[in-house]
Amino acid sequence: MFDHRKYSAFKPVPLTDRTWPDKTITQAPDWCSVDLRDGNQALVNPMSVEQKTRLFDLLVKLGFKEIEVGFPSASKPDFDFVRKLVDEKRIPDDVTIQVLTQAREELIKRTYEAMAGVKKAVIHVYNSTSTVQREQVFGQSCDGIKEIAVQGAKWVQQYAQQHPDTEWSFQYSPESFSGTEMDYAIEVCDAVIEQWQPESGRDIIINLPATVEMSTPNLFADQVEYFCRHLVNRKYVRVSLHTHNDRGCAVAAAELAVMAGADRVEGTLMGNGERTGNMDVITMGMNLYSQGVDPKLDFSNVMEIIEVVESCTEIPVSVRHPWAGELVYTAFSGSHQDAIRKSVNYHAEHKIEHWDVAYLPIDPRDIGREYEAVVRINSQSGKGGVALVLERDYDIELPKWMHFPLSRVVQGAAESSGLEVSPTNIERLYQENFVDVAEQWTLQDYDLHTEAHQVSAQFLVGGSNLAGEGAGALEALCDGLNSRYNCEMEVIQFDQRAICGGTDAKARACIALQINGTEYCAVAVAEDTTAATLQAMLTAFSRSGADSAKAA
Ligand SMILES: CC(=O)SCCNC(=O)CCNC(=O)[C@H](O)C(C)(C)COP(=O)(O)OP(=O)(O)OC[C@H]1O[C@@H](n2cnc3c(N)ncnc32)[C@H](O)[C@@H]1OP(=O)(O)O
Ligand SMILES: CC(C)C(=O)C(=O)O
Repeated sequence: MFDHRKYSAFKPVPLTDRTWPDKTITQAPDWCSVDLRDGNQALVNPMSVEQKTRLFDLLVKLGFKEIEVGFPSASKPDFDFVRKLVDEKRIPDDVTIQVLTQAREELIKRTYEAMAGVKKAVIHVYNSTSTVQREQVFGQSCDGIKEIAVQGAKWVQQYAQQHPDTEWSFQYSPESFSGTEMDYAIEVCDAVIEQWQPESGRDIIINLPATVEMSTPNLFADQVEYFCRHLVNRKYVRVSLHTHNDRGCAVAAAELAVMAGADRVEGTLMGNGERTGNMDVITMGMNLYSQGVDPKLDFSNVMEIIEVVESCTEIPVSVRHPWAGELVYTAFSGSHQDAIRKSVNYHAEHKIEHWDVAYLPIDPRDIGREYEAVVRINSQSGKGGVALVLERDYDIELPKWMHFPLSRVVQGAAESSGLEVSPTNIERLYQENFVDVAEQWTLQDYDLHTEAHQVSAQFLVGGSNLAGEGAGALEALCDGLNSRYNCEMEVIQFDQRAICGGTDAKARACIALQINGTEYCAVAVAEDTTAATLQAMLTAFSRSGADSAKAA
């Protein structure tokens, strides 16, 4: 039964003098990737050693300095993968690997077997502290749960002493931190810290998981600020976050909690992880980037990231995925396309260096996205977008008054097919409807004779001669056509511009004619502007059918 009364509201921590809302994030937190552990444990088919190796190499390439590489006591592939990293010396000197274990001696022992010989590493031990887990899963009192944490911390320390050549660091997670009474979470963490005795140069990490996201992000930030304020030995503790996305706010929760005092953030690429996933590092990193803050991770080749993540997780990346999805820089709708076109041109004209383009929060080229994909045409598109495609892909710049007739034709094609119209098809529609002309209407030659500002002209069109007079060449051709075909034609608009390119054609002319009360547009390219304009008039005239009306 769909009944909200089954649920109760989250109880916020009592914090009225919170300071985090006045903070901004001005530098990237320390990142830790948990793709190979939390990401891996949520997959239908956990990654093989080969897949883990490929993803590890990518994470290193992206610039992660801390990578949780697995839960080596859990399975053979996880154990073997850690051994492979250590034995094959695949861990760069500036990268620290981290492994997770429960606070159980046999698992901790096995964890150290997996790590033996590593240069430096973080051993991450956890146990759940939440009210629900204490009562329902572990059946333990607060003291009993604290004892599991402290005992786990002791074992982690003791086994580390058996491997003195490694530079060990320790991390503790009060799992389900956000579902734990804050004073109790602090009491448990203080006890673990007391056990580990951090000091200058030997910091420890306390990682605060929103194992299941339970509240709005501001309430999580309150918890983190409260925790940071009350922890006894905050000085030598790196406070880390590990948010999940059950309510869709894992990134927001991490961002606000960094403002609330956290130093470090755990997450995964594309947010893969348990249930709705972990905090997405790409989203949070690109959020920083788009605010002018160096994310300290290199997302410049997002297509490579997508390819590796999809092949290792066997989960497709959504086309709407923040910053990375295939469609997130694409506008189909007319008003967006028009604004993008004008805004991009405005940037070029005014030589603006700081990106501030309508509808495009970043320059897609920064992350290796094709600029071509920004504007795509379907029945929701408008004239600005169609014009942009011709300009961008074919170097065909049309005057503004030509945009509407062209987009009407493209819109018709989009509506009748119900599909996107590709740039190739837009160009084909443009040629067919405005440029192509039958042999009999091709201008072969012309001769202009000017006397007393009056032009007498002879035209050779499709093998037959035509004569006319007027103030200029165009008026003379208009006169010749009007007289021969007994029609009423006048020029409404025309535009000539030089074009550069590899062909003989040096000019493009566009014309709009009114012929017997109806408007026709055409475009022609020729060696010079006069020839192009005359041809455009012939092409437009040929499309009116005015010649056959006379014959009839
Ligand atoms: C929120 C997180 O993502 S935490 C990480 C979770 N990840 C995983 O669990 C993936 C890998 N896990 C595994 O492969 C297995 O669960 C193992 C190898 C770790 C343990 O396997 P098993 O001992 O066979 O089974 P299981 O996980 O059911 O063990 C549960 C027991 O561990 C205890 N336990 C669970 N978590 C912890 C912990 N963090 N510290 C100490 N004891 C714990 C439980 O109370 C339970 O005890 P019981 O046997 O007395 O009832
Ligand atoms: C072990 C912890 C950090 C965890 O994965 C979680 O709480 O989600």
